Amino acid sequence: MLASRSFASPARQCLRSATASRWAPALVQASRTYSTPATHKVGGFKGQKGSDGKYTVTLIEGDGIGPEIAQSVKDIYSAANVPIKWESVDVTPRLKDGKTVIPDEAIESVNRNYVALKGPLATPVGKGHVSLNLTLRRTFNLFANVRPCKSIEGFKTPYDNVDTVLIRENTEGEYSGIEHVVVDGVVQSIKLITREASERVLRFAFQHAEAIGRKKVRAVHKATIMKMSDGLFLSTARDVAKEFPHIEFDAELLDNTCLKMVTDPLPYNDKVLVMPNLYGDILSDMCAGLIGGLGLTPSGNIGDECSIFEAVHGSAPDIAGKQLANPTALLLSSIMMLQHMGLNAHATNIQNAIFKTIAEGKSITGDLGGKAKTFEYADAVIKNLK
Ligand SMILES: NC(=O)C1=CN([C@@H]2O[C@H](COP(=O)(O)OP(=O)(O)OC[C@H]3O[C@@H](n4cnc5c(N)ncnc54)[C@H](O)[C@@H]3O)[C@@H](O)[C@H]2O)C=CC1
Ligand SMILES: O=C(O)CCC(=O)C(=O)O
Ligand SMILES: [Mg+2]
Repeated sequence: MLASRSFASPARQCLRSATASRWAPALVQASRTYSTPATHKVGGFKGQKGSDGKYTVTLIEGDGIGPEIAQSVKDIYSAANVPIKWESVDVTPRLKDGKTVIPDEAIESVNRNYVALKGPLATPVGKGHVSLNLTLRRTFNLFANVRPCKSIEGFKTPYDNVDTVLIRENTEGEYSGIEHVVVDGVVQSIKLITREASERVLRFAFQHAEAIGRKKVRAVHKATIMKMSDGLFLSTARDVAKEFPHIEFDAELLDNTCLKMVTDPLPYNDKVLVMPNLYGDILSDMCAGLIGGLGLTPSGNIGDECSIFEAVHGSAPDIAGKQLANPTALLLSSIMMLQHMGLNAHATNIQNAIFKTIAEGKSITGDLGGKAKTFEYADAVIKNLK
């Protein structure tokens, strides 16, 4: 039984074939204290201000803690007078022509606005609908997942000055979702690696290194074991590296990377790491652990046309509905989004208020050792806005 690809991909504008990929390098970092490097203009941010002087941004509040942390973002943005209008959409999957699909309205909204902020979406374990997170990435061809992890000043962790940047291939690999039963008791899951998808994410990683001023790119792989799939990713990396002679390229086995990162993450501060999908998923949670946890780590899913910004964490069902969640990760993801949209002054204002609030330590959430409720933390951030 083929359990894969149960989602149609009705995206129009944003759905591009790999060959049509035309990511342009870019550009620039706003002044910032946190490395939120998805400021690339991927094909250029195409959103336009409306007649009211505001951009419309699609908002997917998500499941579990999603609505609580999204409310914090909305409150802070409103207090900071960010010229953004939120367009909330529901991505609860629907049945269409016998297939489970994301509602057209949600897809049209992202297509129209070119940018979305997304809360976490829960995926049932072992059965039920496929991951909507992965589906959104595939639907809009968001081929690079940028996951930076930087120590937050004033919040002590075992390592100071962590500053890792991880780029995860976002559309295929172990998460291609192609699984089937061979015979009863035997299932097969396909790790799909293509040169095209590898090439575009690898090129993105090198261009990203240029954009944030890093001179080293490292591919993380297991081509010792998965000789063909990771082998293709690695040989493609070596080919792409030739286009960037001023950037040093090397490669490292995933297990070794894990060991070294938890032993001493600082040697990774001058590199951009790039890797297939699953490794990026796991390593990014591990990096989050180095700086204080999932409540702090942002990400951006970057495509040629549209981009969707979201936290690294999931729906946190264990704390949902209790105002215990830390909204910082979603807030920092929204900062990446503002930089992507060129709203740098607003990004800096909110970011500074976040870091000031955490450094003060009076109104921080439980994951950081504090007692503040989600909304109390958001209120403290608002007080620290300029
Ligand atoms: N991109 C996305 O939307 C993602 C969705 N998920 C989904 O989320 C669901 C739950 O997955 P879990 O394995 O429990 O991972 P999780 O990331 O939701 O939670 C792991 C741990 O981190 C804590 N945590 C996460 N975010 C936090 C925050 N903002 N503030 C304070 N603590 C936070 C949780 O309380 C929990 O103890 C699953 O259905 C999974 O599929 C998981 C990861 C990413
Ligand atoms: O889609 C999911 O359920 C999990 C995705 C995930 O863990 C991630 O994107 O980091
Ligand atoms: Mg994950």
